[in-house]
Amino acid sequence: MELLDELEQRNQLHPTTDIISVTFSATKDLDAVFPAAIARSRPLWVNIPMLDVQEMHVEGSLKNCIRFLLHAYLPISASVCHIYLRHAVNLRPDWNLPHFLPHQN
Ligand SMILES: C=C(O[C@@H]1C=C(C(=O)O)C=C[C@H]1O)C(=O)O
Repeated sequence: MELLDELEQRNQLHPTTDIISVTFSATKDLDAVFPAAIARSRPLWVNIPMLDVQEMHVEGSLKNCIRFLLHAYLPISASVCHIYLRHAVNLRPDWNLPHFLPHQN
């Protein structure tokens, strides 16, 4: 899955040591396969807990879209790169570039 290739490369994530869990949402028009099943076929992803849910349908919202929410261990100062591909880049133009998450104590 291109989305996860970009995620791993741009954030230098190692699946077995860094990733805690992943939730995928898919818009209602996507019904051919579970995104988690595709993700599980990636090298080293077999034991990551995952969940697929259907995205809430809002009239006029982006179609054919898979989103994910991933929890991972990262160095406290790591820059996080949020991945938006193709039409999804318009969802969060403010997150199209790497940025630092605020550090909270
Ligand atoms: C509009 C979006 O989709 C929905 C809205 C979100 C939001 O407002 O943060 C996040 C995920 C989606 O449930 C989006 O991904 O930006």
